[in-house]
Amino acid sequence: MAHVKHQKWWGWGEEGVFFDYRNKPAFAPFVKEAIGVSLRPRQRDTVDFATVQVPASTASEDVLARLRGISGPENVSLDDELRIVHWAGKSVLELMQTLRSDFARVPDVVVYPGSEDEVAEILRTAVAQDLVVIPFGGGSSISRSLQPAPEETRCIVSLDMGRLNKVLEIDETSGLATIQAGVLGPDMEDQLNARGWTLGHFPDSFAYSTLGGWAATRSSGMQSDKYGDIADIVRGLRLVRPSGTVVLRPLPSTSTGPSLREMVIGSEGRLGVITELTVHVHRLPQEHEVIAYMFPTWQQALTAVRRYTEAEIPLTFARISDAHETAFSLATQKASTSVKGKLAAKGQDALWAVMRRRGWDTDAMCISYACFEGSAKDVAERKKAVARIAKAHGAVVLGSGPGALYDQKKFDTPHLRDFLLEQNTVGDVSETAAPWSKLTTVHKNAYDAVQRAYAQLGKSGWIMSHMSHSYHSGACLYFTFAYVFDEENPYEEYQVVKSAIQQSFIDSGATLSHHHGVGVEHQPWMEQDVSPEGVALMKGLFQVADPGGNLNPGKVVS
Ligand SMILES: Cc1cc2nc3c(=O)[nH]c(=O)nc-3n(C[C@H](O)[C@H](O)[C@H](O)COP(=O)(O)OP(=O)(O)OC[C@H]3O[C@@H](n4cnc5c(N)ncnc54)[C@H](O)[C@@H]3O)c2cc1C
Repeated sequence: MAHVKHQKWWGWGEEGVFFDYRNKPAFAPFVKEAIGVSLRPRQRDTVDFATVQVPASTASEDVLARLRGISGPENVSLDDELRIVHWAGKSVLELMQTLRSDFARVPDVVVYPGSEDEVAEILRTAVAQDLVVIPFGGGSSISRSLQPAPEETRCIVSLDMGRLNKVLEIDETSGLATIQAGVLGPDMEDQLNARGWTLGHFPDSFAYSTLGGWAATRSSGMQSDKYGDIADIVRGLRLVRPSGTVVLRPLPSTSTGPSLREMVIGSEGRLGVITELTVHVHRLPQEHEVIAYMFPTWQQALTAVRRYTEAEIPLTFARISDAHETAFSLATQKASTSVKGKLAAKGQDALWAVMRRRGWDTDAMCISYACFEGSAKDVAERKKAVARIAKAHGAVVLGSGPGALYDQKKFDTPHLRDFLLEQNTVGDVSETAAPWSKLTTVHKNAYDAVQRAYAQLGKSGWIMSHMSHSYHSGACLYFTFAYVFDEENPYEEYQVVKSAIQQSFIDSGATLSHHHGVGVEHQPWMEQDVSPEGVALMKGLFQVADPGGNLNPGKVVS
């Protein structure tokens, strides 16, 4: 079988890697206060696959013979565990469905093509045999853009791009790299870094998502302030369709009609399969430093970050945790075991005392981070400029210690969701973007909407948020919510909470998603987001591009 890395079938990441709260002494009391749950130590190290009931494959011998003829028998699999790995992404709803064997429909066969020609041949076969093809990158979708429609009766092929994982070429003069779409984040960065380059695209899902998946979902990485969103990074691409291949050459800019490149970015497999992309790459920075700041209030922090943008200070990222998320971050700090760590903890206590003497409400404080990259001189100048603005808005500069800590643990948090599910607790996210002038309202309205949803369900839940991804005209707000779910009725009550927050985004002038795409999860708000006429135009495009509905049907709009 193809040597392609996969995540656990039942959760986030690889087997053997977990969230552990026992070395974080403040975490259990924090959770008890926030949502009333008394944490139990983790019992689930893995889940026995024998506990799962997998629907039988409906792939016919004829279809299997054709697929084996194209990619080789060793790259075509009917294995039940692989079919479950490929049946969905990693949204909390999908994780719940997986753990409960709630599979309406799963891929009948998984194919690992080894070349663009094979992809083209598979798509032609799909149209001729009326199969459904769902391209699969890292399987980290959080908007249900991989799940087959429950009512699908045709044979479903999951097209895993994992063998197409090479950096093919670097044009060092132009800062462009041509890369195969199925490469996972770390494998791609290893290949680029070895030659002194980086893409600079680091979504929280970096370790388990692919370049092609990022493009197909309009992804954004945590360093997008400097490197851009994937839509800015991708300059050229190859999109294989049953009828031929769309080739978009890597041009710095072009005025050749409406942008086909933009049309493919975010298409979630509905227009064809992206096999290759040419992307902006950057020289590895000489210096990379993250500095932490503590602001007395959310409003002061938000104004300060807007001022960094107005002052056009080149930052790699700027991020603010609101008061709730700041409390959460402090609760997930590890116990200090080293002398240095114990001194730092004492230093933190002393700092809190100073803040209280200054009249700060320590429950309203917001931690913020800014990342600086470049030469030592550039970094020093930019740090000074940011510190000046931050202090003018009341901040205390905490320095690089907490900043480095943020940098180290930035990819750990997704494991927390699996741990919480074991405690009958949903921990999930919704994110949006809005103009600067609306961010305060969007933030407040999302809090109010979630609290109303919790009240409707008769439960007390948690919400927290951060601001990240700054643009000239606005920024992204990212909300995390958590509550104890009802075992009898988990999906309906999830929809109550999720819908409340999504609707509040739209009603407050924000988008329904900044970087998680649409999939199935976000579709109910598409008309409100891009107008009914906009949705009609998209439907028309997909109808003409894929009249038989063979390419990941039902995603984005249906
Ligand atoms: C814990 C967690 C954290 C996350 N953090 C971020 C974040 O910080 N930023 C962010 O942007 N997203 C984030 N996401 C969402 C997710 O990682 C992104 O949507 C990512 O871009 C998906 O990439 P993938 O390779 O895993 O694609 P998949 O999940 O495998 O597929 C996603 C969609 O793209 C299509 N697709 C995949 N590859 C191709 C291809 N080659 N050609 C055509 N279509 C294709 C699939 O059919 C599907 O519709 C997060 C998700 C989770 C669960």
